[in-house]
Amino acid sequence: YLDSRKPKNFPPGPRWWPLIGSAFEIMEARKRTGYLFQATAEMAEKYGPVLGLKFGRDKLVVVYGPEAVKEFLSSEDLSGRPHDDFYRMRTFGKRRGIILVDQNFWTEQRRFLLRHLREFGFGRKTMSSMIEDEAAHLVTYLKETIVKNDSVVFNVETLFNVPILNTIWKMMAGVRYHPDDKNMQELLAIMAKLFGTVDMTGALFSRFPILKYIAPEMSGYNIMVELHVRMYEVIGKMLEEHKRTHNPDDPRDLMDVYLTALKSENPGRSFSEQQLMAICLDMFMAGSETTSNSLTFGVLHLMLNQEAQNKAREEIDRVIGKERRPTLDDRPLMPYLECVVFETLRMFGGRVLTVPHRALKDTHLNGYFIPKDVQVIANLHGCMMRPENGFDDPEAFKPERYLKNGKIHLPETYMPFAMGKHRCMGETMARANVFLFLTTMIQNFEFSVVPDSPPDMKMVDGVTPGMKHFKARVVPRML
Ligand code: HEM
Repeated sequence: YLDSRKPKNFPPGPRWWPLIGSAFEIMEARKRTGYLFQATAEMAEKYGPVLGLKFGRDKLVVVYGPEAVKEFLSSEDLSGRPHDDFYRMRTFGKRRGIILVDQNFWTEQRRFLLRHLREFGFGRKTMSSMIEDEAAHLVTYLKETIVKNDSVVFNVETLFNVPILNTIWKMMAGVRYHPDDKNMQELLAIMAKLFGTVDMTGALFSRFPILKYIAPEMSGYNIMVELHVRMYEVIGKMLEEHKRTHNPDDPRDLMDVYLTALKSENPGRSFSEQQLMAICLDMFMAGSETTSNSLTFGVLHLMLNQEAQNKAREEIDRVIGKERRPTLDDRPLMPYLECVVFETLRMFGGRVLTVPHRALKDTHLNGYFIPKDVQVIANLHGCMMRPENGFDDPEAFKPERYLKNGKIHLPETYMPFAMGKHRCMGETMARANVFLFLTTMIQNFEFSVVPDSPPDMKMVDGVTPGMKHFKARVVPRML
């Protein structure tokens, strides 16, 4: 089978069968190993760091291991975004198909967003204080629930969903929801269902478009449409309210800043209300599950590793004390907590595939030929979960692995937010969220295993890895 592709030297991989391509082998390896990241890591061992796959009509290249991943993520030729149905819908929502993904559009919007996300706050409210407020609300909620239910046992896998979502909504549109809010819980449930039905390489319905018509439920199409319709309803209402109360001299959030840009003399070709709504949806999709799942991994490992939890608590008590709220200004004084955050992000990031990129023209990667429009994706497992890349005993949660003589050193291959032109835009916010939530939780509670209900270490495989149900004893240090 390789011979037929040899003249152009497409990356090697399992056999392509008519119609289904290599989908069967991938499904089989995924079922056996439990996860897509593991299945593609295994295939990379067999075929090499650049893996050529085919799903239905689409070719897909998966890149594994630091050298190939760095070459890929630094390549200008491979910096496009896919324009199949799945990603077009994700980026442009309801009016899918009308606007095509245009590189210049994305570059302009990305520049604007990065500037404002890095500025880290709108008007008088800093991003740190928004997150501190949310973490404090969670403490109150947990303590009240303990008293109400007379129990310290909590399901942790969903604990951070609404609080994290609130930090993103606050930054975008100035709103927040109660953890028990029905509408938000419903939206999150739809998103969790969608993220469990599709994965980073796309959706079944985009690989086999006929499934949209003959199996819309099973292929994830219905749930994808439902999520978009519901989200655009919510975001649309927020936008109307912002337009009504907009004051350019007193920006409250990203929507206000964007509306000001839109009203300016020369806003740029890519600025529109529709684009603003698409950005809000993108932030919601990119920022919520990633951050809350990372936090869940953090709590799980701190619960299993009491020594690390105690060390973190000692540092908190020494630097912040028991009463004052942790802030981002404490971070430089807390190297151990910083390392807990790095390790938490590795536990999550070492199990994800990046968002797919698209070849903007015929090009080469690691000596292989990549035709124009083929999708390329990196599996970050090889960069952060391999002993030969500076992570000995990679499955163990060891914050001290980054500490040398009291100073933090990150291996070159540490990249939970990827790198290059598409490096995560929410990195500053994600790191702030993980730091402030973990610090506030450890300052206020002791987390331990529920004796007759130890955590099932298996994860849910989907767009991002998440923990299955797991409970923890969450004992307040002071009620
Ligand atoms: C722990 C949390 C997070 C992790 C581990 C993470 C990781 C990543 C990774 C690996 C990528 C892919 C880069 C690529 O394809 O080359 C990405 C992209 C992105 N992330 Fe994050 N992310 C997190 C949180 C967030 C948050 C909170 C936001 C927004 C508020 C966000 C917004 C984005 C956006 C918009 C992109 C697409 C960037 C582009 O295409 O230019 N992320 N993220």
